[in-house]
Amino acid sequence: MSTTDIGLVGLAVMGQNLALNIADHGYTIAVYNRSPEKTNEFMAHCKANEPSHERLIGFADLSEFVQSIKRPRKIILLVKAGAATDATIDALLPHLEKDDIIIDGGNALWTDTIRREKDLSAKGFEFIGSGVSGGETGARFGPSLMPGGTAQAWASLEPIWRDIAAKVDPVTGAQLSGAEPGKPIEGGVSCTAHVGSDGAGHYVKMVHNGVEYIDMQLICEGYSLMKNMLGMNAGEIGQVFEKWNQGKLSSFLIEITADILQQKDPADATGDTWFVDKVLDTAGQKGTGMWTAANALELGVPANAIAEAVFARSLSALKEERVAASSILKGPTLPFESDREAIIEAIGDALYSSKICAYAQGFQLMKEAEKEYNWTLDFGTIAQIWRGGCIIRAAFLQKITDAYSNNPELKNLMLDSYFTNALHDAQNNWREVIALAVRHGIPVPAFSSALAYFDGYRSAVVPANLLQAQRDYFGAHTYERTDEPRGQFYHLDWPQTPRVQSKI
Ligand SMILES: NC(=O)C1=CN([C@@H]2O[C@H](COP(=O)(O)OP(=O)(O)OC[C@H]3O[C@@H](n4cnc5c(N)ncnc54)[C@H](OP(=O)(O)O)[C@@H]3O)[C@@H](O)[C@H]2O)C=CC1
Ligand SMILES: O=C(CO)[C@H](O)[C@H](O)COP(=O)(O)O
Repeated sequence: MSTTDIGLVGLAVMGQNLALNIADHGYTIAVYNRSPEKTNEFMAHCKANEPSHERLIGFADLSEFVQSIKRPRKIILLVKAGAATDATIDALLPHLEKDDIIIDGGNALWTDTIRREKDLSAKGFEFIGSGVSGGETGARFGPSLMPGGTAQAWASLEPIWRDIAAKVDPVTGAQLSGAEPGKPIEGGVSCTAHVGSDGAGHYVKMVHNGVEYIDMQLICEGYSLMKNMLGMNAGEIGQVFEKWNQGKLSSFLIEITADILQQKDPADATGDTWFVDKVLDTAGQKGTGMWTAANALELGVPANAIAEAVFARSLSALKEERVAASSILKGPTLPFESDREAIIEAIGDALYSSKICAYAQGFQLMKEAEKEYNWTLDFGTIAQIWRGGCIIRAAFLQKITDAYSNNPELKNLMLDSYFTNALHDAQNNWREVIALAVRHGIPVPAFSSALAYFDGYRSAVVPANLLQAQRDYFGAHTYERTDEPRGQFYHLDWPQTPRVQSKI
């Protein structure tokens, strides 16, 4: 007899925690993992520690797992993205029946999701690609959930997704906290909504991660300036982040940064060493940031700051090369002679302004993707579901929600009056910080590329007139004229004397 409300495959960190979250909300959930020993370990852990353990049922046999779920079945996948997801779907298929729904909560490439949805719907199944963000704690007590798929499949999943998602205060947008095992949050607004058809949910999660990359990189550049230019130690820098977390920069990433920086190294019994100073400076990446930057290039969207954050991780990975180069390539050695407190404040402004540009780029990208992939995205709603649960959650997201609710057709976030004023107020400090960093030879690629985006976007005239003339010179690529209507192209016969212009 089918007794469980939903099933979940993949019992690594995300799957275990999401399963517990679902059980805490009163649903009975069947769980399965490719390697059965992980299921056994998880079930034993739950039995000993989790108030909702009776609602979790572990299976070692895939067919029995599927048969236990009420129809139409809802089966969540939280396995490695890519081939592992395809392998899991292939293994499940012989056991499924018409109208069953597979929900992929992994960080899938959205084009894979489009393909999977097409294949599965041709076989009579539903497929939802749902972004899940919030890491381990988010999955356990309330993630931000970004589902795609058909409206019909969403209607079936919606009650569970709304229950388990993070909750925010309806007025302030602040995340409601205080959930404990067996005691989920009651009330508030759920951080989930149907994002759009087929791959839209995974696309929005990908852009979330692209923004996460740049948010993290900007924080790292602020840290680097305080460490390398102002000579502050990690604990002192942590206190600055703690203070920033009380103001306009308040966010989950700033909060955890303050905590990380004030952590002493547990491997040093003397207690004299800061933990962060012992962490090797090479960043990993699993692909979502790179996909965001690559898709921005494909769609012609100037998301340069997001791309810069990906390149910064790539540069960090060249540890041995950087160490070797550091003894050959010399930069300036200047003492820091400005007012330290004023510069700390300026770094905060540089961080905030760059963040506005980064989010503007993420939303521009989604705007272009909406046209390219035939989705209808509601940007206010996307900002809303990012207010709680996810890694980029921040007070700032409420301002983005407000901006799109004031003007759903907003061309660029920087043009909303709140953000325009914020950029105007902070730009002198932002420029000063970058100038100082350049003079001191401290790399701030994300601060700088965000400023280049701001300066480029607000320029009525850029030097592409010369570039287009160069293209016409070497490749007869033609040009438009400032004194003729748009869409009328000309070519100058460069090799000839005299050079004659022709209308194309
Ligand atoms: N970790 C995080 O903070 C976040 C992760 N995600 C995404 O959620 C998903 C799960 O992430 P996470 O919990 O970190 O786990 P991992 O990405 O490390 O995936 C581990 C799971 O994938 C299964 N798996 C691996 N290869 C295969 C295969 N070939 N066939 C079947 N199953 C396979 C493993 O099974 P076995 O035990 O048998 O090896 C295990 O259940 C990923 O797509 C990830 O990108 C999304 C948001 C946040
Ligand atoms: O999706 C996530 C958070 O939102 C995952 O933690 C993801 O792994 C982060 O990306 P990367 O590993 O490339 O830093």
